[in-house]
Amino acid sequence: MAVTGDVYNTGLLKRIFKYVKPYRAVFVWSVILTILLAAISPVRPFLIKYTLDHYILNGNYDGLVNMTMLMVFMLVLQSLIQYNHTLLTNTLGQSVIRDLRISVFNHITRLRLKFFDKTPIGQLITRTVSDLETIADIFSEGLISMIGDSLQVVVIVGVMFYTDWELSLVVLLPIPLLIMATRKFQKAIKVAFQEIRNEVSNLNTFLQEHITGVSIVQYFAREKQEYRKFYAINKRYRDANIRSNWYYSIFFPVVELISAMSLGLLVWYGAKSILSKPLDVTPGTITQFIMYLGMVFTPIRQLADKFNTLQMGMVGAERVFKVLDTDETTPNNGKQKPGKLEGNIKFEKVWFAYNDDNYVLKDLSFEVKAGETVALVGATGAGKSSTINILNRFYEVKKGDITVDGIHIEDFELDYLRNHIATVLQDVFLFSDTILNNITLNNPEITIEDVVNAAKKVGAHDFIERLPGGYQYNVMERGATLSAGQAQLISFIRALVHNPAILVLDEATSSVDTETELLIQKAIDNLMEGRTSIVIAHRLSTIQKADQIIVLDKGEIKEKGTHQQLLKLNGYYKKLYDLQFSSKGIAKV
Ligand SMILES: Nc1ncnc2c1ncn2[C@@H]1O[C@H](COP(=O)(O)OP(=O)(O)OP(=O)(O)O)[C@@H](O)[C@H]1O
Repeated sequence: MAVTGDVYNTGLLKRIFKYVKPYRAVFVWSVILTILLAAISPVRPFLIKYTLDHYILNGNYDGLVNMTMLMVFMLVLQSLIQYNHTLLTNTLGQSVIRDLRISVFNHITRLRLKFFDKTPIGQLITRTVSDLETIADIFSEGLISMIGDSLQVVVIVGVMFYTDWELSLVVLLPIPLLIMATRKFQKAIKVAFQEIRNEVSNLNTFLQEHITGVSIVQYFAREKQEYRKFYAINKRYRDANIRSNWYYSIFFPVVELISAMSLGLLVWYGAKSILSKPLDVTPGTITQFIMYLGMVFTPIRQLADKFNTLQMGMVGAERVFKVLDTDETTPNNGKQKPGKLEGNIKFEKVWFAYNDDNYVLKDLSFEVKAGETVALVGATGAGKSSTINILNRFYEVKKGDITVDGIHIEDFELDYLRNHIATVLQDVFLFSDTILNNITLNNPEITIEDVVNAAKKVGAHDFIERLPGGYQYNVMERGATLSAGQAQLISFIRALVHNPAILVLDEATSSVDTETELLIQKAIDNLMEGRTSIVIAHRLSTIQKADQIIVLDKGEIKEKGTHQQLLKLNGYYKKLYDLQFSSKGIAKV
């Protein structure tokens, strides 16, 4: 993704500051402490000059003690301010990104599947973790510190000119050189940082995909090839980092060189003045100026760095806001939420395409009466999954109407519609959480009794009870510690406790042992009982029991009817049936 985040992009800054609003007081205090730190910075060198010229050179011991105490007090004060300043700016940065992270997560979970079809998950993780961290740095290391550093430079240069304008002019002569070097550095490092951000995103995407798909890599013994790919991405990331460090390794010595020039000028001019009588410049002033030089050069050098931190933060913010601006949520303008949903489903001349006019469903019309079961069958790519994905509005139809109980699906409140359609997919997804939470999905209205009853109904209670901790058993990532059949049964309980009027089921094709197969068949029967079901059927038993079979071919309905009717037709279904079903009754495809 091209990144153009610009420090001068006031629109972007304004947007970031919207998130600062709740922490206005913290922000204001941070700025006040920054100003205070800048204002008191010239005091210590001034006190040293005064002590040297008036007490040390004159041998005034009492004055020396008083001044030392004053300096210790100033140091303690400065440390206290610094401590609170660091604490406040960090709190501000972290609070802002916590809120932003919540917004991003909320937004992502509402985006429609189409968005995820084209956005790598690793990229989204980069947005919500590392890109957001760069925004926190705007506050902890960027913007507020920049205000402080600029102020410090202005105040110190002012005090220098006030103390001795001629000496100031001489020692600050190399400053234009420093400004030129800084500008060049900023430009180069901006590009280098953008490269780093892009490479981090690539690295995360690659890692996420390859750790998730590690079994495929191992099944096909592709470790070496994947290693090579990873090596290349890793190398690009390393090179981008080295490039940015290279700019630093040049910039810092250049700044040192320029500051040495200033110091040289100071020593030359100061010594010349001390040697000439009467004394123009006192030893105290020279000591004071040596300290001031450090206090001018260091912030100018740091300004370049902080400017880049700010720049990185802006790039990060631009990427994060881009996700927030993705307007690919499912429109939710419907208001209908009837007290009871019967579950009469009607597809009328439905056309659907994932991309433009490349229709994968063409002129689909069928009806499922409340409580009936419809089995969708067809070769791979015929459009079965697409049909179920448009019913719960994961994707929007292009033409035609889908109604439930005579109400257009778009006229339902979206949550209501989805709460009344339970979808059980082939690939069961289980979260790293307890079995109980995986079933209830943290819905507080579902009680443990509901869960146990549903588990008994699908015949899974016994196996869950046998797990260590029973319903509190912690499922490892994506259910890795459960068998495919057990995971299926848990997904059935999940659907059952949500008590949907409509059940959408994509039957798993993965083979399980005969005992589990019987258990699953029984569970499916229980699941479908008393509700309207649309099933992508892979089991002969499901197909035989279905009230209606819809045979899809290349997105069109080829045949419709019961199993017996369609067999009698001796047409497409018969061929498909002969081709697909083994004696075991599970589809081969
Ligand atoms: N997210 C997507 N984006 C673009 N095209 C898609 C997407 N999902 C499916 N398709 C295409 O839509 C067509 C229908 O696919 P669909 O998944 O509905 O078929 P299916 O009958 O469920 O197949 P299978 O039995 O293999 O699951 C296919 O040509 C497929 O390539």
